[in-house]
Amino acid sequence: MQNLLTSSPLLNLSDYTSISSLLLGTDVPGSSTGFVEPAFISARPIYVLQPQCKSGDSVTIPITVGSVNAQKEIKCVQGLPLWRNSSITINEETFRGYRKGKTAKGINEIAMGYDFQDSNENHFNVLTLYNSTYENASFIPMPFALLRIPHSLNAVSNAYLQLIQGSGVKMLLDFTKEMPKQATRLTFDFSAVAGPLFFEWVVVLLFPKKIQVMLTYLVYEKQHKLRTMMKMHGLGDGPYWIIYYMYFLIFSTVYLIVFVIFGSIIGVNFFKINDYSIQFVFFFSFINLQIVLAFLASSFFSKVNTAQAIAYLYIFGSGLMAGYLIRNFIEGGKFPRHWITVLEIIPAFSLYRGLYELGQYAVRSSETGSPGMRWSDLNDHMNGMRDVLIIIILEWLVLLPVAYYFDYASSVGHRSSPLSIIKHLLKKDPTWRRITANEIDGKDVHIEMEKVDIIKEREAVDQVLQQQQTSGYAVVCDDLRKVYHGKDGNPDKFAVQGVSLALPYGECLGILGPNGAGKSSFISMMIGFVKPTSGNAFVRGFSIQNDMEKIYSSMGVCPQNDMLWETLTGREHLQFYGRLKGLSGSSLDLVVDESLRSVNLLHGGAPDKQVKKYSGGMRRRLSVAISLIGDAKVVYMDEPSTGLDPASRKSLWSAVKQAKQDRAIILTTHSMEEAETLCDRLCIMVDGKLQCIGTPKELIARYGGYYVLTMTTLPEFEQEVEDLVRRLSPSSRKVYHLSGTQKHELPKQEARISDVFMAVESFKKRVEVQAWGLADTTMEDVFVKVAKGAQSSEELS
Ligand SMILES: Nc1ncnc2c1ncn2[C@@H]1O[C@H](COP(=O)(O)OP(=O)(O)OP(=O)(O)O)[C@@H](O)[C@H]1O
Repeated sequence: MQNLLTSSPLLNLSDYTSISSLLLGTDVPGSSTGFVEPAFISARPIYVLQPQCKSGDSVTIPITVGSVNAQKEIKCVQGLPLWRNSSITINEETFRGYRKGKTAKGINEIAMGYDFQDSNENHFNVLTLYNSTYENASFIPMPFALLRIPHSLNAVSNAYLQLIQGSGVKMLLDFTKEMPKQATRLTFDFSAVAGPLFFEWVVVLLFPKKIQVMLTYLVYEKQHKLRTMMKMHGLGDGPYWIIYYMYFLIFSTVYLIVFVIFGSIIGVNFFKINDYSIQFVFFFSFINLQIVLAFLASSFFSKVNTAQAIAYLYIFGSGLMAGYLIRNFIEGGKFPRHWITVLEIIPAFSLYRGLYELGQYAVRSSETGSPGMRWSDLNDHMNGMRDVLIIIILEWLVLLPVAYYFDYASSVGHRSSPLSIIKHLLKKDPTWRRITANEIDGKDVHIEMEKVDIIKEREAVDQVLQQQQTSGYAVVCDDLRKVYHGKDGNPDKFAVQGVSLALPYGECLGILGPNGAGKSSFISMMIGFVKPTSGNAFVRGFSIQNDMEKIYSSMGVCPQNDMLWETLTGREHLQFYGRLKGLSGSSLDLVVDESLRSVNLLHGGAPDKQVKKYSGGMRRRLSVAISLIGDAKVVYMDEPSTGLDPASRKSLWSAVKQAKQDRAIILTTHSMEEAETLCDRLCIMVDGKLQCIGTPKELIARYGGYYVLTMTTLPEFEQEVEDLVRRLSPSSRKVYHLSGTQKHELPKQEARISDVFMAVESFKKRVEVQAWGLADTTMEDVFVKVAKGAQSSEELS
């Protein structure tokens, strides 16, 4: 068969005595020839085509049906159907090679096939299947490699004729051929085919720093408070803008140049014909406008997903609208020119118009050979490019300061929504003025009798303020308050109610308090996360109301929720924040290694792992290290040891102890052990108010002037235990009681330790005591007492 095909320039079927459906292909399993296989393709009578097959002869033919390969002996009966098969098998056979999962080698690609359908002596009906994508042409003899339908039809017609008339018969018409055609150069004018809309989407969607990617970067950093974190460590708004602007601009410009160069190399008229300098100015100014728009839009979004969804909607929607309106306006010619100019104020429209103009020159050039757009063409009043360039550049100049202002105003330290800024500008609303406690929303704030230590602290603050000595202290808080206004009918939440305290350098102040006491709200105000509702605080003499920028340069923060870049390593984080603090070169490397060591992150590959692979505890330790890096004079730590195992906590504590030598630290914690270990002074906050302040010893002495006696007996002896305690200390107080176990507070002035021991020993002779203990007051007892006391007095009021 192979020889036959090879020897003939056409498919000459003269040696065949019967015809059938025939498939030509390669690698046909079971086929001895390697590329020819009779197949059984139709439910209709079909004929097997075999060389030298005379009526009555037996021939063995390979059969492949689905995945089953077999051989079948059949008798040649000229003109009669030899095999029937269903049309499903035709498909099975024809497309078998292309099934999913087949390797390229395993593809049984069929080059062509004939289904003679209901052909007989009187009726010639052939369906020709021809594989135009046939890849293994080299295996097929030349004529078939180039086989086209006319050749193929000619071949089968000859075969049919010979079948009917005998092998001696030959068609006079040797073969048919495609109509000869004058050679033409295949030109592919991209701009004509795809139109400006395609380019519009290429520019806004494929540019590496496309608008929605820029927006995503900016909003992501906002959403995850990374921008705030950078700012809190000294990266000002100006440098942030410059860094990001240049980053976006450089990437996009390089891409733009490569885009135009490649477009020209592959011969796209759009790029090749038009003046490169016009293209550059057009694309470059649009990139700048796009960057400014991304900054502007980022001020209005706080969630990446929303920003992305809106950006895509804008890109596709405005692109389609621009395509529809601008094309209709220009080509319809019914609308005045200035209408189009007005529309072009929308950036997507100006981009479309510019691309449209460039595209028009490209199309004209490929049709008439005229040159592309030149600067002189911009004088032509029909050419909209000049208007577009003016609009884009003007818009960029106007929106640049607007975007900067909105971004600046909505960033941390100045936070207010762009809408409230507009309201503020319109109304000249004195939002930043100081208001008194009783003025908050016109509500009367309950001012209760305060504890002596709190009053003393306030007096100290007043004195510092009067003498204008705030710069001599690390932190001075003056009646700081935060009210979260209730939404949807919910009442307002007075989260922080008049906190006043003065913190000298070198002191670590611990803020204790139950959940919801207002600790995080207090820290959030101090670090510029939220604006105080009233009052003020001074950090190194700078007001948190007005000078947050100055405060940031000497501040370190370990927020309650870690604010880290998932894709950066721990070392990269510290290097970045170290640089913000002015470190560089070998001193930076040294400090980074020291920081990593101090929080137990230097070993086990931790420094160079991406943060997304860190455990919760590792993230926490990294956050603490970030807060301490550089020369931060005031450091805030919001529950720094949350989620740490005991060993990590200990190493963290020693890092903090080490760090507090020359700076002030304010930390919130729920761990009394941590508070006592790290803090020089402690305050307890309940319902937004400070309840007490002092050294741990002072607080224990002040609030814990009692011993705690705990005793467990059988329940029937409970009364006797109570009698014993009463005899020892008449003003004792039972604080706990559960099935035989009781806890009593015995004022120290009434009960001496030796008396208690002796009394219990003689009691044990009469009553079976299962367990007992006498303890001095702990900080935990103080905390419970103060918190409970404050809550019950709040309920009473
Ligand atoms: N953004 C907010 N809007 C409304 N209420 C808030 C907001 N943030 C905090 N609150 C409320 O203010 C009060 C103080 O919350 P805050 O988070 O400051 O307490 P906390 O002492 O830090 O608590 P925890 O120990 O659980 O962290 C709580 O009642 C809380 O529900």
